[in-house]
Amino acid sequence: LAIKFQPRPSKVTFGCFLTRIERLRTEDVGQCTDCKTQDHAGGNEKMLRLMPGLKVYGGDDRVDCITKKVSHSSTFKLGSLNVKCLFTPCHTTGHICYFVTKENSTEPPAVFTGDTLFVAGCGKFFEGTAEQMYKALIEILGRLPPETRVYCGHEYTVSNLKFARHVEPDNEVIQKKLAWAKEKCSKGEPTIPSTLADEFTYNPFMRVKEKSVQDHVKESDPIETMRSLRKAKDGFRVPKE
Ligand SMILES: C[C@@H](O)C(=O)SC[C@H](NC(=O)CC[C@H](N)C(=O)O)C(=O)NCC(=O)O
Repeated sequence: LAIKFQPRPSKVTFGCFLTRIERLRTEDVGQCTDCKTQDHAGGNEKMLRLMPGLKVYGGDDRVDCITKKVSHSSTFKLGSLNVKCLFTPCHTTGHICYFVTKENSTEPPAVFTGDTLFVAGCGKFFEGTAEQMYKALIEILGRLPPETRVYCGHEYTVSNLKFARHVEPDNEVIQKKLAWAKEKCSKGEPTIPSTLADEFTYNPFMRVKEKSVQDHVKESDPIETMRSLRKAKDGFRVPKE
């Protein structure tokens, strides 16, 4: 059971988690922390208190209670799951995405992208550059199998799609995805996971090679487009509708 716990898990989530892992051995459980920020690593100490011996994986010495420092292409197993670490610095300098496949299974792979790739968006460049985010999104995550399920660190889908619509107002896929995401959120349902293939159809940060996106920021180079898009989104006022 590979656990990638989000911020300070709720009592219910934590209770469900503890019930489930009581029947598991410690070698089947791991806390895979994507970045050092407290909204991602803030639950590590409590998990370790409640499950001594738990392995806490991370790519940054600043990750709370880290026990297993990983880097690009590090691999480990959790039960029947194979985990490959992908080093994607930018949002934070030590950010790791976790690519997970299951042995002898027809299930599609999954990638836990933390604050690097969101549905229809990407993380802010707090500790990195446009060059690094381009490498993370296009050259690393973008080259995973298209059917890979994307589990990101926050539910920003509706606001991200409103920015995507601002960038590509004629993109009908964005319009449809936004209507779908609003409906899901109105019912209290998640919009996560997406798939990598789908991200290439509506996520402007995954579409920096597209002329329509480049035209919006008046750039012709994909990395300069990435840089300009991030700056534009940082200042974007999300409309109500
Ligand atoms: C420090 C830690 O809290 C984070 O970095 S969270 C990821 C970050 N989120 C925000 O800045 C909050 C604004 C967000 N858009 C929202 O809707 O609440 C981030 O990288 N966001 C990406 C973005 O495009 O906003």
